[in-house]
Amino acid sequence: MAIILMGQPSALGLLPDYVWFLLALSTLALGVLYRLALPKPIPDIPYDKKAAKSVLGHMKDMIDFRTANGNRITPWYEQYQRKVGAPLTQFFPGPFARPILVLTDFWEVQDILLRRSREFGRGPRVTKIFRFTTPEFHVALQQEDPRYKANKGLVRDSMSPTLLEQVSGPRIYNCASDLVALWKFKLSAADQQPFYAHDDIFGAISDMILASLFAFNSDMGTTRQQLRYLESLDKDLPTNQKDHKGIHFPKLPPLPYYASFELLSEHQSDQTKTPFPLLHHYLAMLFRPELRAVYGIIKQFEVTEIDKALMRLKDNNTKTCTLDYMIMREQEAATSENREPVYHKPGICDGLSGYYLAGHETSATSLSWALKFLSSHADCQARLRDALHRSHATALREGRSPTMEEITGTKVAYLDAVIEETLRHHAPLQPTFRAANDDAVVLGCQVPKGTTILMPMTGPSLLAPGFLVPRGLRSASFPKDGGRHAWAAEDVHLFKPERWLRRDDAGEEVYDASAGPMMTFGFGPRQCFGKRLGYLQMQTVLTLLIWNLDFMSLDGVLGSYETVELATIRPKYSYVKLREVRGN
Ligand code: HEM
Repeated sequence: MAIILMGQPSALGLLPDYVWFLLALSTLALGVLYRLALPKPIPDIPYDKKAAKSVLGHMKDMIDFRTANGNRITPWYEQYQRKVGAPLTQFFPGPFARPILVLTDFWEVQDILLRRSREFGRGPRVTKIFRFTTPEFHVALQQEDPRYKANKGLVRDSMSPTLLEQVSGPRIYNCASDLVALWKFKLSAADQQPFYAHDDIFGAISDMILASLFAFNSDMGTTRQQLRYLESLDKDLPTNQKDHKGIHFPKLPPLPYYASFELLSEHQSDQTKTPFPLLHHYLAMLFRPELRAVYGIIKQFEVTEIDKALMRLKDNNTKTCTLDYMIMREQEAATSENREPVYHKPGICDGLSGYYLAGHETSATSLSWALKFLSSHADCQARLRDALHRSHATALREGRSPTMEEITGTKVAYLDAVIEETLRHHAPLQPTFRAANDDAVVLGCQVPKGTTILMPMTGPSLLAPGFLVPRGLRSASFPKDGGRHAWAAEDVHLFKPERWLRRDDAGEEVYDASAGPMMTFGFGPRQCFGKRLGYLQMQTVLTLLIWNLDFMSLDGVLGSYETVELATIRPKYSYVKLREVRGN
C-alpha cells in the first residue's frame, strides 16, 4: 500500500501503481453501479426480455413512443401487454427503478380495488403527482395518514344528496342552460359550419364546479359573459376559420383565477409524464414566471372566498355552497379537538383547488366524448332524443325544456346507457395506480411490498377480449359467481349503449350499471369521490343539449377520434356542427 501511495511505476507500464489501483476500483464500482441500475425483474411475472438487459429498461422505448404519438403514453401499456401476452406483466421504467406491474384484467382489478384495499393502497406515485399542486387534497394522501380522513371530511357534504339537489343541481342546470343559449347564438352565426366547442364545454363545466364550490351569482359564469360579449359584437361578429375549417369565435380573455387553475392543471399533468418530475418542477418554476404567479393568484382568490364565506355565515348562518359546509366542518372539528378553527390552512385551500381540478376536466372531457359519439352515431342520438321526449312528455307538450326537478326525478335508461358507454370507451383519467402495502399475491404471482401496480382503463377485457385467467389464480375474496359477465368478443370494441340495458321482471327496459366490465370511476374506498356530481352534470347537460340541439356528423379530421393526453385524455378535435331542434 505504501509503495502504491508513493507512486512507484508499476511493472505493467509507465503509470504508477496507485493509478492502476484506482482504475481497478473505478471499474469495480462501475460494474456494481451497472448491476444496480439494471432492471430487477420480479420472479414469475412475464416481461420483455430485451428491455431487462438494458440499464434504461423501457425508458427509451417509452420516450420514443411518446415522441411518435403526440406525447401520448396510455396506448403504450396496452401495446406492451399484447406484446408480452399476459394479463399481469412488469416493465422497467428506468435505471435503479423498481419494476412496475401492469394489470389488464377487469375482474382482478375490481377485486384489488374493491375487496383488497387493505393490501393495496394509493401508493407514493400518486402522492408525488400532486405534491406541487394540491398535496393536502385527500386524493394525494395515503389512507393511513390522519390528514386523509380529516381532509376528506371537510368536503364530504359536497356529495350528499341534499347539497347535490339543493345547491349543485340548480347551478348545474343554470350553467347548462347558458351553454344551450350560447350555442343557439353561435349556430345561427355559424350557418351550419362546424365550430370549435372545447372552450365552451370546459367553460360551462368550470362554471358549474365554481358555482357549487363558491357562492357565485349566476352572472359571473364565463358562458354567460361570453354570450354577452358575442352579442355585443352584433353583426360585425368576426369569425375565424382555423386549422381544419372549423370556426373559432372571438373569445373573452379568461378570468385570472380561471386561467391560473388551467395552468396548475397543466403543470400537474406534466408531472405524470416526465421521467424527472422534481427537476421538471423546479425548472418550470425558474423559467415560467406565469407558473410562479399562479400559486399566489389561487391562494389570494381562495383566501378571499373563505373570508367572504365566514362573513356570510356570521351574518345569517345560511349555507349556500360547498365552501360554507367546509367551514362548518372545520368549526366542528376544532370544537371536538378542543382547538381554534384554522380557515386558511392547506387542508381547506387544497380541498378547494383539488375539488376544482378533479371535477372540472374529468366531466368536461367526458361530455366532449359523449357529443363526439352522438354526432357520429345519428341513430343513437335520435333514440336518445326520443327517450327524452317520452320521459319528459309534459315538457314536450308545453314546448319547453325539462326542469331540473324533472331531470333528477325521471329515470331515462337510454341516457344513462349513453353516458356509461361513453365513459367505458373514454375514461378521462387513467390509468389507476395502487401499491402493495405488504407482500401480496396477484394472479398466483408473489408481489413484493411497495410494488406499484398500474391498471389501464382500456384494452383487454374492457374494450377488447380479455386474457383467459384460470379460476384457481383468483384470490380468496374473489366472488364465487365470477362477477360481471364479459362483453361479447365480436362487439366489445363498438359504441353500443344498448349493452347497458335489460328488461326487468315487468318487461320494462331498465339501465343495468353492472352489465359488464367498466371501471372509469375506480372501485372501493378510493373510488372517485365526485362520481355522483359527474353523473349529475352529464345527465343535465346532455338532456338540455340533445333536447334543444341536433348534433350533425362531422367530416374529415374534425370527426376523428384522435386523442390528446393532458390532465385527462381528451378528443384532439372538439368541434360541433349544430341545427336547432324544432317542435320541442
Ligand atoms: C366523469 C367524471 C369523472 C371521472 C371519470 C372521474 C374519475 C376518477 C378516477 C378514475 C379516480 C381514481 C379512482 C381510483 O383510484 O380508484 C377518481 C378519484 C377522485 N375523483 Fe373523480 N372523476 C370524475 C369526476 C369527479 C368530480 C366531479 C369530482 C369532484 C368534484 C371528483 C373528485 C375525485 C376525488 C376527490 C378523487 C380521489 C378519491 C380518493 O382518493 O379517495 N371526480 N376520479
